[in-house]
Amino acid sequence: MNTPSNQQPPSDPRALRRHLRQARRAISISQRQQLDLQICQHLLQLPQLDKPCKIAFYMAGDGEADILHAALSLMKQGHQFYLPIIDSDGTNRLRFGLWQPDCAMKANRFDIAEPDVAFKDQLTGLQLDLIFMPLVGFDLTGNRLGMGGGFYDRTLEFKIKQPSADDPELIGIAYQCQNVEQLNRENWDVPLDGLISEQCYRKFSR
Ligand SMILES: Nc1nc2c(c(=O)[nH]1)N(C=O)[C@@H](CNc1ccc(C(=O)N[C@@H](CCC(=O)O)C(=O)O)cc1)CN2
Ligand SMILES: Nc1ncnc2c1ncn2[C@@H]1O[C@H](COP(=O)(O)OP(=O)(O)OP(=O)(O)O)[C@@H](O)[C@H]1O
Repeated sequence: MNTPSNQQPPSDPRALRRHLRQARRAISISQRQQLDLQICQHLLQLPQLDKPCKIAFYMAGDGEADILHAALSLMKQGHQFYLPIIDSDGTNRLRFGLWQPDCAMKANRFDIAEPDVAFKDQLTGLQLDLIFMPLVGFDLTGNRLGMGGGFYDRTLEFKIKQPSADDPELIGIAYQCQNVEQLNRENWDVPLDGLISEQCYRKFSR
């Protein structure tokens, strides 16, 4: 991190988000390659992957941990990978489009590439088994800080309102430098079921 270790991270969520985004962007290319490799190794060992799964991931940007390498290797084992698509209906929810290395893509309003998939072929969050979610910050009780759009929280609110055994498992992906002591949980925040950093896979119990 750029902040000296004796300095507290900001407590205001917007300042904290800026601080943590800056910290993840500041990781050098060679260090990042090393950390991404370690994250992918933890990911590939998840016991949930012993049956074919429908899995959401993300196209890494803005210093996000990159799990593409693991996704490509799991695709060869028969798992299907989906990317988030911002709904065009103005509700600020996500749907998910099947991704393959050669599939047609288009840029969303944040200039992030999404699969160019017809609405009828897009999945809802409920149709997925696993969601690998890019994090801006996390604490060790399953609270997370995202990019601030509330996209994942709106999309996955069923996990709070009507929880069911079929719900997708939410696994946050982040570098250890994004770990903060304690994040505030608002009533719309959907907590993580697990977290992967370069150090470990951690399952949250609740
Ligand atoms: N790789 C990746 N894909 C993703 C997400 C993500 O966090 N990472 N999302 C997770 O939700 C959704 C997109 N959410 C986003 C929310 C805010 C910004 C963002 O950059 N906001 C800028 C303002 C940019 C602008 O208005 O043009 C900012 O706050 O500085 C980007 C993506 C769907 N796809
Ligand atoms: N289920 C929801 N229904 C309506 N509004 C919501 C819901 N979830 C989040 N929001 C709104 O979205 C805004 C951003 O939420 P928050 O700061 O928690 O984003 P985030 O968790 O960083 O983003 P994301 O969920 O995309 O990772 C909040 O102001 C909140 O009012």
